[in-house]
Amino acid sequence: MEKDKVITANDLTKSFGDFVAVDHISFEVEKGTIFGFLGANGAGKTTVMRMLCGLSLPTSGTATVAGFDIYKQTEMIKKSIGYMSQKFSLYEDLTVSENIRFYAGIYGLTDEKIREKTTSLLKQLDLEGEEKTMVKSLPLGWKQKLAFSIAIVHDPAIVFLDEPTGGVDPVARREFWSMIYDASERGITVFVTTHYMDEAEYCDQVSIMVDGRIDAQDSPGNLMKNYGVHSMDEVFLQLARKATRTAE
Ligand SMILES: Nc1ncnc2c1ncn2[C@@H]1O[C@H](COP(=O)(O)OP(=O)(O)OP(=O)(O)O)[C@@H](O)[C@H]1O
Repeated sequence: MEKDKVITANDLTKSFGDFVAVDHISFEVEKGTIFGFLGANGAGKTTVMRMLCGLSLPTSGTATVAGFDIYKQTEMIKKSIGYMSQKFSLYEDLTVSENIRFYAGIYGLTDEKIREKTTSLLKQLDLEGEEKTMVKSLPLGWKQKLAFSIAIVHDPAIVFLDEPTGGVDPVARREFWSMIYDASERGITVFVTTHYMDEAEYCDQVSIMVDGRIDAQDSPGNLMKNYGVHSMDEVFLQLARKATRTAE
């Protein structure tokens, strides 16, 4: 693996028939950073994420994730990453601790490690005493935090978060981001898509997709400086205005 680059993509392309959803994109992500992946609906973010997670093969181009090739080493990639989608995958009819046990078991943690992790997660999430609570009765913000904790229960090199904070209030989003910072401090690289521009400002690096291409990539501070504006919202609006693609 190129030193400290946990993701490298070169000319990555994905077509569905004649439609080029992701159009020759190239970028790199450094270890331990929080990398924000922005774009309007339909820009191609989820398609990129699915290729990087080894869930969908590119049409052309190359990429490595945690040093593994996205064409040939998808099983190794799946072991090295965590993934949390918009409709995260907690089992609503299982309790909090059953969900932790279930996913930690899939990730191959030993019983002892699962017990340790369960105790520390419940403490970290302020869910002590709620281990037997059915997940369906938790507020959405707590479900999101639990889903994130579970996505990194096996200490992956990278965690992919696809719009992880949709539908909750700013306080819950703040709390969620504090967990993202903790993970990043532990050396976990965070690749996150979001529609919230305040969240884009929390990222170390931001990449903005427009119609399948990456139109800008830099730190939020540099992007705002280069576009002569004072918020990521304004940067995003300037770029998104050019988009011709509309969402489904
Ligand atoms: N399996 C598929 N077959 C055909 N077209 C697809 C397929 N998957 C995605 N697309 C198209 O590719 C484009 C990019 O979709 P994608 O879901 O990656 O966008 P996105 O940036 O993640 O958008 P959103 O923010 O709405 O999730 C869209 O126009 C979408 O309709």
